[in-house]
Amino acid sequence: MIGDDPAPTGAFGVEAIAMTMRFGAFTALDNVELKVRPGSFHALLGENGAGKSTLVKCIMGYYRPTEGDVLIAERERAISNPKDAHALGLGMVYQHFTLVPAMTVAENLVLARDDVPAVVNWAKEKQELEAFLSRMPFRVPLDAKVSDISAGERQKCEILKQLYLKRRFLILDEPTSVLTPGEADEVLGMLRKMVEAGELTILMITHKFREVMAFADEVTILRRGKLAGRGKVSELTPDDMARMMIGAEQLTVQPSRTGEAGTVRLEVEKLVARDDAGGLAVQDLSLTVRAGEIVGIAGVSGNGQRQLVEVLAGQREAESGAVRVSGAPYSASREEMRRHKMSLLPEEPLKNACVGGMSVADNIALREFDRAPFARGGWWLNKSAFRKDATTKINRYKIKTRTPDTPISALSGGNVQRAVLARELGHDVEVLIAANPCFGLDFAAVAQIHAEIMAARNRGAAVLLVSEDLDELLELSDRLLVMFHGQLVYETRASDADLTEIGRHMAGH
Ligand SMILES: Nc1ncnc2c1ncn2[C@@H]1O[C@H](COP(=O)(O)OP(=O)(O)OP(=O)(O)O)[C@@H](O)[C@H]1O
Repeated sequence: MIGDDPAPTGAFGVEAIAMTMRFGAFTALDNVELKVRPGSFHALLGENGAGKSTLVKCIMGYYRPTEGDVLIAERERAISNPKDAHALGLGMVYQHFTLVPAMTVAENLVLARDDVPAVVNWAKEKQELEAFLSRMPFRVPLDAKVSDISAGERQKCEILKQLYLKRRFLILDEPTSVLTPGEADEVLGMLRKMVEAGELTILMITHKFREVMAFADEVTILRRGKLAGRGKVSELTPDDMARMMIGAEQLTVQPSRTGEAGTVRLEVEKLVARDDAGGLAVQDLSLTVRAGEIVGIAGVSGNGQRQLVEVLAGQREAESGAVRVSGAPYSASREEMRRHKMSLLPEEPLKNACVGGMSVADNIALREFDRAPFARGGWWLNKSAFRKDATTKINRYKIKTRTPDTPISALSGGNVQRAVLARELGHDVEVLIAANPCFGLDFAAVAQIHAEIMAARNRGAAVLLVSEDLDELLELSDRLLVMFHGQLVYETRASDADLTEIGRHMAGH
């Protein structure tokens, strides 16, 4: 039991034994075993909804498993809440940031401690922080405000915070999704060194085989709540792992690019928009997207891409400039979106494109519910018609939900994304605006979504694809633009794109 003896020091191992977690009648984890050796880098793989988050939440004390035990450094421990887990040296780093943007890095670190005194002696704390940092493999600017540092630096701070809080077993939940490939390699490489030095044990949830191959020693693979495989990374290929992840499922075949670009569908002219703080986020930006064309926008996050998409989605007022769709002025009203058959795949779909408490079926029907055949006479909702349609879409888009009536907020992140896709792409589309549509999705879902986007283009849709994933942009785009400080600074045909050149422009050179 906790309290009997102190938390282990140095790198220690964690095991989950016969973990079962039921939510009502649904079994999210079925007798799963996970063994993470001390001083190892362990990857946890599985499709969206396989049970990865549920398993780590059971270990961290966020959930009380229906059955099963957790061993920390080979001792059985009762972890009934995250505080117990922290006291035992377990920490968690999420894909989204938890630091307070308005505070400095130093303030974030010190105030995260359980034992912060009522009056903080900052001079002394800063000295101790410097001493702590000198032992760490990476440095962060202690006096900088978190809002002023890059995504890569923020993720380093999140990790440093865990180490500062003396956590020696780190669970990383898709830690690199907001980082560029370069930043990801830097952060994971540094953690790998600490693991090799015996200071740390890591369990990382990821969808990226490249990271597993480059940094992990061992891997555990879940499939539909069950243990589907495990082993040493050196003895497995990405193909082996993919097969264990998806079982007998077939990957979506990518359609090839067919047809030429037609007339201009979407036109943005000298658009100016501000961010929430009043700063200029989009400056005099002009672009066009033709029918049957995918225009990709590359850029490091925070260069105005979000505000551009928000203006096009009607979530932000433009300060000046014009947007036209098929030649007509466009102000992002629901009526215009409908008339021009526009679809939107925004970022953070649970927050931006769903009603969390409503069912999966209702969320899929959201944009359709007041149109025939779902509505008659404009007011009577034909429930059974849209339910049937939702059920078809749930199957077609392989959305893992217990029933169509389950609240959408109970779905795993990837499955929320699929539900929004089913709604936005499950009908005729003439203009599609997508922002990081594959963020957090497993490779089978990515293949499916890329195929859907390409198919929409081949059917003549004009697609504006904003993404932080260069591989995705290069695979899908016809033309590629680079956005930096609110402006488009570079344009190239994707077929002759030069990565170094794009990278240079992304960095503002
Ligand atoms: N609080 C909850 N109530 C009901 N069902 C839940 C709850 N949390 C998770 N589930 C279900 O358990 C299953 C596993 O979800 P989990 O979030 O663990 O998947 P995951 O492997 O982490 O997926 P992703 O890669 O999409 O994040 C899903 O089908 C999900 O709908």
